[in-house]
Amino acid sequence: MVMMKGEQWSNLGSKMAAIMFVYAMLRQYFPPQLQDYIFRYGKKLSNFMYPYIHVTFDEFIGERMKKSEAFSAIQNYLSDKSSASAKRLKADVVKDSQSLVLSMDYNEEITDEFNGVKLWWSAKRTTPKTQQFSFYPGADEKRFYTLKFHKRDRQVITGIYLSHVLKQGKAIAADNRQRKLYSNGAGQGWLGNRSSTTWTHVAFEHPATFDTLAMDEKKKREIKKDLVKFSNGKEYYAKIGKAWKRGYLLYGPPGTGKSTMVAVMANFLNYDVYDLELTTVKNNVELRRLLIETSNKSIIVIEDIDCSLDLTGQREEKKKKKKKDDKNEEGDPISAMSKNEERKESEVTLSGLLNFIDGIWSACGGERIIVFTTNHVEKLDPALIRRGRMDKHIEMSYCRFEAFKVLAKNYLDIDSHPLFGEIGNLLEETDMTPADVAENLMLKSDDDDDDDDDEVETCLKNLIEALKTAKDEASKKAEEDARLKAEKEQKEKEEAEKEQSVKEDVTQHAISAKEVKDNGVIH
Ligand SMILES: Nc1ncnc2c1ncn2[C@@H]1O[C@H](COP(=O)(O)OP(=O)(O)OP(=O)(O)O)[C@@H](O)[C@H]1O
Ligand SMILES: [Mg+2]
Repeated sequence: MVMMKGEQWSNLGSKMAAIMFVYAMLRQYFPPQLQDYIFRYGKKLSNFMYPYIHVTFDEFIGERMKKSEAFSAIQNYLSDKSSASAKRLKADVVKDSQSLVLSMDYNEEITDEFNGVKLWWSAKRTTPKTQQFSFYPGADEKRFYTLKFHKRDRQVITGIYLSHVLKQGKAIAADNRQRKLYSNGAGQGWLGNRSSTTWTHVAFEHPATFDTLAMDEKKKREIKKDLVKFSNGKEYYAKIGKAWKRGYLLYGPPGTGKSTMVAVMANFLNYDVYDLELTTVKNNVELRRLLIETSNKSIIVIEDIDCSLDLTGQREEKKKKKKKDDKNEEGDPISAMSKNEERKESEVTLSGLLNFIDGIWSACGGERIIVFTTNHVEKLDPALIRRGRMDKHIEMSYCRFEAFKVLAKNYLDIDSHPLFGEIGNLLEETDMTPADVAENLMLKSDDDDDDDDDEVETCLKNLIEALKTAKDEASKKAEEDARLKAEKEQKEKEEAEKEQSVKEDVTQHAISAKEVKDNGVIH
């Protein structure tokens, strides 16, 4: 925030400077009392002619690193005011892709009134006069708001008005907030080599909620409670001296709702989602930069953590192998190209990730949830999932009757049905994912209501069929597994026996040989 007299003042200033210059030339001819008099009244005159103070609010603070919070708050505050009074408006922020949020256009001025005090806001931008070549288009553009008020109102403005604007602006932002889904894409640098990755975003509009999530009610309640406790826990985390963040590990077979759960959490807490694709992150430094750039009130999710990170220390072996290959392929242009491809492989390490999760950087920002999802919890390095890093482990499991009831309510709008009993029994005996159950509950047509009951029944019957098939397949598979297991055991047994007999033979042979040697007898 910079306090200054305005542009008009600078015009006036140049005139005053000319007057002062003439005055300085002539002052030697004036007596000292008259000099004082002229000076005092000159100042009064200028104040009288231009009694306003201007305050500017720049968009960025600190070397363009961080967007000024005040700027954003003012933008929101003014967009609310200006849609009523300004004549030229700019429609830029779109909420839920439904409504336009209007804000005043550049060089437009609007008047605001606060406790009987009148003041004026205007939006401005400066573009550099000289045409310079820049790597970042628009990087040199400077945007700012200017507030103009009478100097007699200084106390009111700096005392209460500005904090009122900030508070209102933030409240409007919270109402208008269009949540975002960020993902990190690999930027393409010059000559096709990879430049560093950055976050890009789209509006986050996933409709899943706890009500539509098929899961045990008790488990749902527990997770909700946990999330609420976290989001209200600012003081608590400060008190215990821990960074305000929480880690969740979602594990379970494919199609059990892990990704859906992330959307549900984000909708429940009204947070943004950062979908971090580790394989496109070049190295640990880049990982740290990306993570620092995330805003608070967000969920950072790393899907299929077991696939995206080399957790087993095989990286070293791979590197050695690569070196060997490099030597073999020197001079071959095709292999050189494929080598380039390989170099794109991420160098993010487990320790790099852990370092961010609970290293010294983890306290930057705060109010962040980190979610890992995996299909193979047993493959994960214990260091990654120990408590403190992943505070809560949530198992997403196959669809049982409780979960089915949620799906039936959502998909077919029914709470009960005579076929529920049979379905319940089958679900207890058969492992079917909520994704598969849901697929069977999709109504095929949406015409007349008359046929609805029939269609519901058909859906449920289809589900029963699918469950029976799955059950048969599962039992066949179990039989097959048992048979293979028995066969394997039998084979192993036979091999062991064979080995034993060979061993015995060898021993026998050795004994005979020894006898021959000792006795010098040849039979
Ligand atoms: N528990 C659930 N409640 C409601 N719908 C579900 C549930 N689980 C899965 N589904 C449905 O199945 C689809 C797939 O689910 P989702 O992508 O969340 O599974 P996932 O566990 O992330 O699978 P993967 O391990 O393959 O990533 C979703 O579109 C959703 O509609
Ligand atoms: Mg998933």
